[in-house]
Amino acid sequence: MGRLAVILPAAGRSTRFGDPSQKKVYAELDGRAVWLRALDPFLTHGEVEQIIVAISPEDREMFDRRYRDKAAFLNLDVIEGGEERADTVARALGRIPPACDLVAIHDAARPCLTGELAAAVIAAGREHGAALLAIPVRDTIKRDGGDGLTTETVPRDGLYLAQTPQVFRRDWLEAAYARRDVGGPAATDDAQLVEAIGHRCVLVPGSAYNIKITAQEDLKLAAALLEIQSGRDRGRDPSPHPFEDEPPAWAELPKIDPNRLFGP
Ligand SMILES: Nc1ccn([C@@H]2O[C@H](COP(=O)(O)OP(=O)(O)OP(=O)(O)O)[C@@H](O)[C@H]2O)c(=O)n1
Ligand SMILES: C[C@](O)(CO)[C@H](O)COP(=O)(O)O
Repeated sequence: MGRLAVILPAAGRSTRFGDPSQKKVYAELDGRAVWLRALDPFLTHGEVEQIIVAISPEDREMFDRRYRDKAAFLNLDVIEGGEERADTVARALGRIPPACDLVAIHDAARPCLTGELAAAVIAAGREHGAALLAIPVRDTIKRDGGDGLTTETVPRDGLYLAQTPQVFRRDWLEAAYARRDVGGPAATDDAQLVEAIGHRCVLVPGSAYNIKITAQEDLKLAAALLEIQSGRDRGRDPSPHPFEDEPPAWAELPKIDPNRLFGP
């Protein structure tokens, strides 16, 4: 069995965070930077061969000054990201070691991921070729007519909020990025590109605790969630899985035969 490469996109501009003094991935969360907390579950996962952290070119000097020793100790491959999140991932794909046949991509802005959730989505990605953490939409969804007034209520049945990690067979992910329309609308996650070349992705039960730091208030929420998680077994996700009372449908999917060639 091949090894796992982890890509940690950390090269965003943090425009929605609203703190000109620092990017959200470098904000401190209970004494440690957000990006380092996002990394934690992968540091103890037995299949990880290489972790690739993609930072913004403008952050390079600060990053080296503040984190060079830690990055060296953790044997991180630190590269510079691109304009859009997908450009960042595309650059990281070129750094994946030959030993890796599976790739996990996890937002550096998601610091509350547990080891249990990371292991679950990695296992599903290994088994089915493409998997992501996701939670079902629980609120009613409205569409805005551009003037702050509703135009419709969007049926929420079957709708999920995608999270990360997203885990893919390396060949599928590379084929998806090779077919990416660089000039077209930016893909906001990686599963979208893998779906576009004909692979359906397994929806693995995520957690409402696996939040993405986007605005300032998310940092306070993340601190509270980490407190809850550290108060219980950090290895288990304390939030009830959306499918707690029944196994997720993907558990019954046929296993992928790694020798079968799929798609393009
Ligand atoms: N060109 C980019 C854009 C985003 N990201 C990363 O992708 C994750 C999710 O992106 P998002 O939450 O949108 O981060 P930002 O782009 O920084 O946020 P904003 O849209 O508010 O600027 C983050 O870890 C971010 O650092 C990246 O590596 N490269
Ligand atoms: C990848 C992601 O976290 C899945 O929900 C999300 O699409 C990132 O979007 P962003 O606008 O780059 O934060």
